[in-house]
Amino acid sequence: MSTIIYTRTDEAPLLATYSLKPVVEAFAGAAGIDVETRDISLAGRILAHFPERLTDAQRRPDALAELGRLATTPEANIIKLPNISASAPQLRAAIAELQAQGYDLPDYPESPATDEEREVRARYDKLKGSAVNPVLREGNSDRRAPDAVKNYARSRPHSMGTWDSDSRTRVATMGEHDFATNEQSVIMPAPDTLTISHVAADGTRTILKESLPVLAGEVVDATFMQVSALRTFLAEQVSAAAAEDVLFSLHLKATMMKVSDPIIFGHAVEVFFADVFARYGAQLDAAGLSSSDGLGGILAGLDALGDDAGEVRAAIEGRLRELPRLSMVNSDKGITNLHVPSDVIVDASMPAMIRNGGKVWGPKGEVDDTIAVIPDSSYAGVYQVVIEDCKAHGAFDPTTMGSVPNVGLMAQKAEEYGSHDKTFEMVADGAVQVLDSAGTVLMEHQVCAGDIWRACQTKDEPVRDWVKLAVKRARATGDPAVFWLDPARAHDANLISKVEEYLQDHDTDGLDIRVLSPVEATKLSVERIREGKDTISVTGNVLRDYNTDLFPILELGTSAKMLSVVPLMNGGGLFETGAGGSAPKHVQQLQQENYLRWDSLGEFLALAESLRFLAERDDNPRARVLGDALDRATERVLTEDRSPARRLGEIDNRGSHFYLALYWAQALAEQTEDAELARRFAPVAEQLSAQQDTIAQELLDVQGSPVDLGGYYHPDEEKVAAAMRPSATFNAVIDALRG
Ligand SMILES: NC(=O)C1=CN([C@@H]2O[C@H](COP(=O)(O)OP(=O)(O)OC[C@H]3O[C@@H](n4cnc5c(N)ncnc54)[C@H](OP(=O)(O)O)[C@@H]3O)[C@@H](O)[C@H]2O)C=CC1
Ligand SMILES: O=C(O)CCC(=O)C(=O)O
Ligand SMILES: [Mg+2]
Repeated sequence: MSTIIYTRTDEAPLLATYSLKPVVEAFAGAAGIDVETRDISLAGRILAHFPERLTDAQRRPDALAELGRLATTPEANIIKLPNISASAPQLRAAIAELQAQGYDLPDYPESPATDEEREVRARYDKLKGSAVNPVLREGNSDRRAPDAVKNYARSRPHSMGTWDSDSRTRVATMGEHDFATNEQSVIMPAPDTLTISHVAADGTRTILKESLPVLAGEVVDATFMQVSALRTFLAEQVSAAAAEDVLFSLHLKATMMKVSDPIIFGHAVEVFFADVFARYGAQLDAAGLSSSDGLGGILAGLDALGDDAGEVRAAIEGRLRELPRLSMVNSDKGITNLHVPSDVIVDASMPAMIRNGGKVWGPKGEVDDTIAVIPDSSYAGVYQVVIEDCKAHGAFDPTTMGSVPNVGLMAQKAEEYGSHDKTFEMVADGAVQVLDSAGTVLMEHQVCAGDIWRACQTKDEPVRDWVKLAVKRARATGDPAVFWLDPARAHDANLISKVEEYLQDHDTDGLDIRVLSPVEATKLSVERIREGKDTISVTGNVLRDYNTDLFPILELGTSAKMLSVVPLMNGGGLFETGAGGSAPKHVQQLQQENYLRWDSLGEFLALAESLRFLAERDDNPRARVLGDALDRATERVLTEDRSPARRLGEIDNRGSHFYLALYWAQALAEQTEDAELARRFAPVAEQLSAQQDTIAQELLDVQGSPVDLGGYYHPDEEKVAAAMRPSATFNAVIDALRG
């Protein structure tokens, strides 16, 4: 029996799963394929970590650990939907929700004082940020827009804002004293165990990391962000935004860079509200209100300040009336760019701004130009190049533009994904040293208290595999493949030496393979995009993340339409769905008006790939027939406009699943490779087709009124299932097929 493992995640993709998975089970079951579910949602992961506090019925297995092991085997065939990479405020909210549902979980210890509290805190902290993807991603990343999707975007272009040549939007970045410019990097000549320690001015040595095992050929980097320079830089940008009267916006990745970026976010909050913190900083601190949780957390906790709460609130509100205007996440609700560290995530936020003519939302619901503040200069230049290009040539034209697919290095926690446990906020001035087991100092930085120091690792095997994948994609497409590596950066220089070496292992005859700095690579790629040409971007992990939102959002309107495959290094398959996230605002829309505009196209594409993978691996030709039929159905969903619309009264996520099922059944009934499958699906196709109007009407009828899901992080099974499967007629056909 072939098996597909379908992940249960969070937010919009979780809601969509309740509607789509019954269809998947029904169709796959008919081909003898089992669909199993593993819960890797934030709530599920929290529950899995506190078995001793839960009843037998409440306990959850550690599905993530299980899948992490599976991902290192050839048996893996996992469909991975986007999940919440929780910021601290999200983690606290999820804990509170579970507690209210009767799960006896401990509170998140804000300032752990006892061993027990420290242990609880450590368990919770493991769940924060990108805790899922790095565990499952035992392979490198291949993300691209399939031809059908690209053709659809060309014939039915999404809306694009217009760009004026006099737009005042620009990127501001440090360019000195930051992670990019302070970087040092070594390649390990042999396996070893490193230590990281801090040596204070008086010679006191504090071990930051006792044991950091490394393999031969591994690239190890160390760098730091000088916080005094960061704060000066931020203050300059606040002043510049005020002087130019443009919106101030900050763009970080506080989820994936879960230690460094919340700290940077906190500095931005403190600098933007400098007067408030100068006056009330000590009180806020005493009340446990931390700037790194954002303005939202501070405002919500002000009552702890007793009589002074009103005064502090007035001071914050007063500041918000002054220049510069702060960009907004939701101006109707007064949620600013500095409210929640995970609300504005650079990979999605910068492309959305560029797509919108360089404009973001302001406090009065206006749209305006912005200084987009991206403190570290490693990749900020990429966005500035795109912005300059749009100022010079206008917005991109989705009907003619080329594509920038990505081959991304990410296996085995490559690069920054592995740096959480090696990122430290300095408590004292001194030096940070990375030492080998013989005590030799491999890298050293002079730091001050408050500076953010981090190391990261990149193993050799993943680099070899990444080069191989890049050559494979270049060969398959005939397109140029550009390694986005900057010889001026220490880490990149080391990677370049490896890339040059490993390219020799492949036949690259006739291929156009180049190495360019991210800025030069962006220039080349956007120039070619405008000529309708495709250019493969071969990047490290962070640029993989950035590019696979940036280009899809410009080309396709959303990264949800991406095919996102992770060929696992040990032979299994991980099929991610799209390249975007879990779209929290879509959940709100469902709760308010029973309309889910999540587009599951990424799930459709991933499922077809997973079926073809099974066909090959398990010698299961029926799985191929199913997968190919699914692709034809997906293409019809696109061309016949059955994707979710954005507004009430039109087709939503559930409706698109109905049409997918209809077209899939029809494609199976029509195909001639597998007569039995055709016979099986002919009546299904007939029933769905005959009842099309009834089903469509049943799906439309429920729209427009609020829905109670019984929870946000841990919604009620039955309530969600009922909300997401509102057509009795459709359900009857699917359930009959499921048997
Ligand atoms: N692979 C993973 O597990 C990932 C997880 N995340 C997590 O997701 C959460 C939210 O992240 P955020 O950066 O806001 O990014 P999202 O991709 O969730 O949201 C950005 C916007 O993209 C659009 N969008 C994304 N996916 C779809 C889809 N399938 N259908 C329709 N529209 C879509 C929507 O905008 P619009 O209004 O423009 O249509 C959405 O509001 C965070 O917790 C983050 O950590 C993020 C990225 C990847
Ligand atoms: O792992 C995460 O936190 C987000 C991942 C992401 O954004 C991506 O893979 O595109
Ligand atoms: Mg991303």
